[in-house]
Amino acid sequence: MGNFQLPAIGVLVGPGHNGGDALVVARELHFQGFPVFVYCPFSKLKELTGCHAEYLRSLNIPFFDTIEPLKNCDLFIDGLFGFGLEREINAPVSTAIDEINQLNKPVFSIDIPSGIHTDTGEVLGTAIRATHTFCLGLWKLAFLQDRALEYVGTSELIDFDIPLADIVAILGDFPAVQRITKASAIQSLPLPRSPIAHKYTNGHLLIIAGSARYNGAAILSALGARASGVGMLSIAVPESMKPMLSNQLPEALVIGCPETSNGAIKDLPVGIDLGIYDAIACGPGLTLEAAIAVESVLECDRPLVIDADGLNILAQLGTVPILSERSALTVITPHPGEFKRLFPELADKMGDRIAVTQQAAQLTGAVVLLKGARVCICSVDEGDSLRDSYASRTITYLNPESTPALARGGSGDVLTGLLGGLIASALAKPSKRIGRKSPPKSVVETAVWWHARAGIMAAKERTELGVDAFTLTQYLIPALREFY
Ligand SMILES: NC(=O)C1=CN([C@@H]2O[C@H](COP(=O)(O)OP(=O)(O)OC[C@H]3O[C@@H](n4cnc5c(N)ncnc54)[C@H](O)[C@@H]3O)[C@@H](O)[C@H]2O)[C@@H](O)CC1
Ligand SMILES: [K+]
Repeated sequence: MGNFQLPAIGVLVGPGHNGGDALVVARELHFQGFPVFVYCPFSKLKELTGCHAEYLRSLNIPFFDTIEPLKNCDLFIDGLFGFGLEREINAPVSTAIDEINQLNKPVFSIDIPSGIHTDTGEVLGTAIRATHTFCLGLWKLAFLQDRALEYVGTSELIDFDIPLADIVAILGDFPAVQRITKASAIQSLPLPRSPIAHKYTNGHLLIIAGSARYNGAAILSALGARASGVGMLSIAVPESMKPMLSNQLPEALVIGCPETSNGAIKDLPVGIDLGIYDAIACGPGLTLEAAIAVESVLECDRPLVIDADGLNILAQLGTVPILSERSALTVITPHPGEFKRLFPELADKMGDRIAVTQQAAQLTGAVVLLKGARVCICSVDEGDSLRDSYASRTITYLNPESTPALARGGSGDVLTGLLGGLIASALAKPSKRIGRKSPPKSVVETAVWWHARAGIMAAKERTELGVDAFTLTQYLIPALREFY
């Protein structure tokens, strides 16, 4: 065989069982012939970890209490802290972590990058910037918190067969926090259609969007709704935008609204009957001048998706009193800036995205969808008589896979339309023998997952720079075709 050298491996060992895991990895790599160097600056180790350490010493694997001798290693295994990290990391360990990060070498973290809080994703003092993290047993919340993502690198779950009965005993048979999966998302698609479907059984959506300043927002939302397959699409825009919308979306009913001198919607047309729509999606590109129209929408009894300037107007009108008054389904889709305006009382707690979204759902009774790298969706589950113990708890859905390609103007408008279309389809009054309908709340997860899949597919084909919002709309159906 050729004369090649195996890479040298630096193993960072903490005082608890995360350190114990690292010692087991170090031992096995040693047996495979890899040169292994252990950094362990702790004098007291948990009992089992101490036993593993003793065994490694007996194998003559070198131990160091400074990082210096490990700096020439080719890669690192990080087993300093796992879910037992309970306070800020201090020197000398914090300094060692910073030095490892500066080496820019591959780092494989065990369970979670050391320094990251398991649930909140907060950096406790400093944290390992892993290139890859192997999460053990069950996903920790930190993997779905935006602020931890730069530390986690690529991540993978290592299943070591925790008995399902034990998981159910602690989390129940329907845990309150769920990762959106392909299977759960596909379940709520309006597919297959009933063979006797007609346009009204597939829902009628009204989009209220656009202004002279942001006229593309209405088109992008409408193209998102188009992909949802919604039976009928109406779009209310400022009167002067009507020809442009009719040109772009020949299938839509375009409603011209009275407009302000700046070309924003001044009010909805006199006599408009909002009661005929299965759902209304309101907000993209409206500007703050559309307050009267947004107010009438918030007062109506139809299921709503409120986004963008719809949210900014809602914040001015009073988020919590207005939303808690509503009895119909309301989905709000803020990005973090809009969220802070809606819930100023939560603005300084935004680091823990999951907790603030849960609180917003409890405050308002709305379905709250906080945008970001890992979209978080929360709603209060009213429960039912069969599952009394679940009544009034908050259910959280997190989207584990997306792409930063979606971080650009207009992609939220596409989501609003797609979501509105899916809700309208789910809520359309079916004639007696029309097939299955999904619970309207569950289509929120479906919309988020679908939107992300389209982004991922577009980024794969066109790079992360090639996913402008219009392009994204063109990938919604192809992305679905991969699964359906
Ligand atoms: N319990 C389980 O189900 C399993 C746990 N495993 C491993 O065990 C890990 C959890 O083990 P532990 O509970 O021992 O916790 P850790 O290994 O994460 O660390 C706990 C130790 O670190 C100390 N510590 C906490 N914060 C510190 C700080 N800021 N500065 C200095 N010392 C600090 C604690 O006093 C304690 O000694 C998991 O992350 C995983 O790697 C796995 O072996 C698989 C099974
Ligand atoms: K770790």
